[in-house]
Amino acid sequence: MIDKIKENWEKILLILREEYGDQITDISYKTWLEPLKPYSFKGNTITIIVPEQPFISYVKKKYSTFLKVTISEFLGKECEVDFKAKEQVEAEEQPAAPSLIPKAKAPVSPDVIQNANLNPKYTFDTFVVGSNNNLAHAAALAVAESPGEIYNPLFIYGGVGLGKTHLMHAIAHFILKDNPKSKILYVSSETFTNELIDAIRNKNNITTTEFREKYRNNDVLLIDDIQFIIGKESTQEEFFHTFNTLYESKKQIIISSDKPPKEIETLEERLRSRFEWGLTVDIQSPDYETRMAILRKKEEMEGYNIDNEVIKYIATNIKSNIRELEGALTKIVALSRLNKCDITLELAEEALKDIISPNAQREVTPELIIQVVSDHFGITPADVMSQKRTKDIVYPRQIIMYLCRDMTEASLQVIGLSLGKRDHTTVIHGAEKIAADLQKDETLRNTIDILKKKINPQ
Ligand SMILES: Nc1ncnc2c1ncn2[C@@H]1O[C@H](COP(=O)(O)OP(=O)(O)OP(=O)(O)O)[C@@H](O)[C@H]1O
Repeated sequence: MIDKIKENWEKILLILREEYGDQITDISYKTWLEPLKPYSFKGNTITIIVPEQPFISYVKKKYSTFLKVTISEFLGKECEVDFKAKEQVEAEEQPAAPSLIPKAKAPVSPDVIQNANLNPKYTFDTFVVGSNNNLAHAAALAVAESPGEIYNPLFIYGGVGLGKTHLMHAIAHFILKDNPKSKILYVSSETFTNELIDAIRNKNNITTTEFREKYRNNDVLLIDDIQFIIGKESTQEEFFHTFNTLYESKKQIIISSDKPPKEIETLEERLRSRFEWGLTVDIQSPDYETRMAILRKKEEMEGYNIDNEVIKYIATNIKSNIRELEGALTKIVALSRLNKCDITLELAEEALKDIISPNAQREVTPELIIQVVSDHFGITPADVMSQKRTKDIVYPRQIIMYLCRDMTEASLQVIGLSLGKRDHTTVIHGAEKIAADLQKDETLRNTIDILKKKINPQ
């Protein structure tokens, strides 16, 4: 009997899809159903293999009835379904790796996206799934499909610039698409801290009651880079209560960090245990294929047209950090525009020589600072290098000037050049302005502190 099921498995899934298509989106089908494989048939129970252990309960909850009915009808006799993880059965048959490429859906209004603090570009559609992040991606999708129901909190951890923020935003976009009225708030732990500082001092007329309402009155709260509140006692305390309020009313909490909860040494025990109530997933550094795919995706999104040799060169040489990978591409394109020349392998070698020389792997460069600060403020390096003079661009630009002077040996001329051919007096002015503000502005001090840790995690 199992052979018959195996032979006809695709057909069975297609029948299921046809029958329940109105309840199963394309992305759900690809993520949860396509990777399933029949394993055995004993008594009247068919056992189905789920590739990843943590998702058995989810697949069971959402799809066991559909599978049971479809298979029973197909076989012409009543049967039960059961699920096992791939590693559990150690089957001779290797199920195919899950294919998790989501499909685009209809857009949500830009206002809604802005109110939730989301980067419009960070969706599931633009997230490349590879062996380094497929578990985190699947977990993110499960939470997006059933917020507050199954994995709460979802804790995503991984090294710098590997896509944690992107994945968090993707969850939020997905939920908003399903239900534009959902109350969703994404903040960095820095913003949480800064707003708490302001509320305690009653700055900008925000009271602590308003602060609490803002954070506790959400269906989904996403807090990025939680490691930055560690050691800040009043912030931890406040976050603990926010967490409890949301959790008790079954609201979804999503947290990211550079380490798993058990390795965050100074994390209070009561917070640590709460973080571990849900599901913890990690993102690793991308392998070569994933790096290539990310560069191709970026090229497609930005409308660049770059020779395969150049893409391969970047993917071969920049390995650990996706932000650096993107930064390298941006730098090459900027250099070719500045010099009005084609993008060739020689140009790429020249542009990246500082970044990829064996000793310079961890060196802090103006390009790295530009990339980190731009990401942090939700703008692009091109904005920073442009002539735009709006406050939302000028301020990060000045912060970059300050950090370049503080953290690199680069000359004023080089800093100016990296910032879109700016004069050295502009750089001095920008850096001094931030240095002066730092004397009186505690929230700016917190921001600079965090940016420095992001730029140079050691
Ligand atoms: N799998 C991916 N597919 C496409 N782009 C990605 C992927 N992972 C990361 N990126 C891109 O890399 C950049 C850095 O990612 P992101 O900001 O999400 O990293 P992070 O892990 O949150 O970093 P940090 O630790 O500094 O907060 C972003 O521009 C993001 O879009």
